[in-house]
Formats: sequence, structure tokens, C-alpha cells
Amino acid sequence: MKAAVLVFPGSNCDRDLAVAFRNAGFQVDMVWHKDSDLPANVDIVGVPGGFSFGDYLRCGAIAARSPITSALRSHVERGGYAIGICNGFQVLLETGLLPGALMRNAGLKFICKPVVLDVATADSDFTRGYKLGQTVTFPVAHHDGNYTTDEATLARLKGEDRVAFRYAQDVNGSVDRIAGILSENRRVLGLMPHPERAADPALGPADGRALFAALAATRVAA
Ligand SMILES: NC(=O)CC[C@H](N)C(=O)O
Repeated sequence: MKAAVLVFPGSNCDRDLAVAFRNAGFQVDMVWHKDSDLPANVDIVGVPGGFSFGDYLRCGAIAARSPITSALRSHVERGGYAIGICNGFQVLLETGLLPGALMRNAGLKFICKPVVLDVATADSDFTRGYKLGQTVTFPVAHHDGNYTTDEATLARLKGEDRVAFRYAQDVNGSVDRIAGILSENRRVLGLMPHPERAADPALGPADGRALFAALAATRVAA
């Protein structure tokens, strides 16, 4: 299995994400945002956390217009897998590859702490290592994590079982306590909490490991 981790000016979780992929058995290439192609035969693209382009305009808005993001779009449109974590989730929303938007946290403060999440669906190649309703602990570190969308999209996300994770308790004001969502074909996951920072038992809780392990076990037919 081959992963590509995108790197923007201001990314700061790119290496953590690469380590989590590698420890799960992936071969990983780092790809600079000015490149216009992904390496050949990439199975999954990781869009990492951080502060791409200093979070200017809106978090992820400039990164969404980088050359590599067109390649990401083509990869996803071909049915390829992608995961966007924190700033990566913001980038996926800004590209329109996932629906909705992330606003400033309801409390207007940067939140940096481990949070408990409910696994809201186990029906995806990202979450099938968990049980439905299981709780997991991943860290969050964001100021713009307040997920919102219109009523119709929210109803659709819920009706199509596309909410992947919910905060067990309100953290940042997100509608329906949504922490992460899936694309229509369930091959793109965007989430604010950081599974890659909870993937090594030597460093603390390692609930994120099951996500990368499930992906590594996925037979990709894209
Ligand atoms: N850790 C991150 O990816 C930070 C995300 C984003 N720049 C925010 O603060 O909302």
C-alpha cells in the first residue's frame, strides 16, 4: 500500500502522519504542494494538520488552490482514498471534496487537549477497526473546528451514515457534535481530531492505530 502525504508551507503534522502510515505498513512519499502530480500508484493521499499558508483568508483556503490539490481532486474523482486531518479536513472542505465548513470555535479559543469521541459508523475502510458506539480518545488542536453545514446536507450526512466520529461532549460548537465525516463513496475521511497523534503506545493513548491498521488491510481497487 502506498500513501502520499501532502506538504504545504505551515504544515506541522506531515511527519507524524507519515510515521503513522509507515508504522501501519504503508510506503510513504512526501509531496510538496507545488508539485502537480502525485507519485504513481498512490492508494491514499494524506492531507496533514497544521497552519497551511498561516491560516490566512480562511484555514485551508489557499492550500485548496495549490497545484497538488488538483492532483488530489483527480485522485479522489477516480475513486482514490484520502484522509484530511485538522487543517487537512479544512483543505478538503475548501476544495469541495467534502461538504460543509469549519468556523471559529464557539468559545473563540484555541483548543488543545485529548477529547473523547464516539465512533458513529464502523462502515468504512477508515473505521472498521472500531465498533459502532465505541469511544476513542484523540487529541484536538485547533481554533477553527466548529463544523457547520445546511440542514439538507446535515440530514443527508446522517441519512447516508456518513458521520464518522462525534465528540462525546460538545468541544467547539460543531453541529450535531460532528468531529469527522465521510464522502459519498466513503473513501474520503475528514476529521478535526488527530488519530496520527494517538498512534504510538510509547507516547500515550494509541486509539488512532486501529484506523491506520484498517486502512492498511484495505484491498484497494481504485
Ligand atoms: N492542528 C491543526 O491542523 C490546526 C488547524 C487549523 N489551522 C486551526 O487552528 O483551526
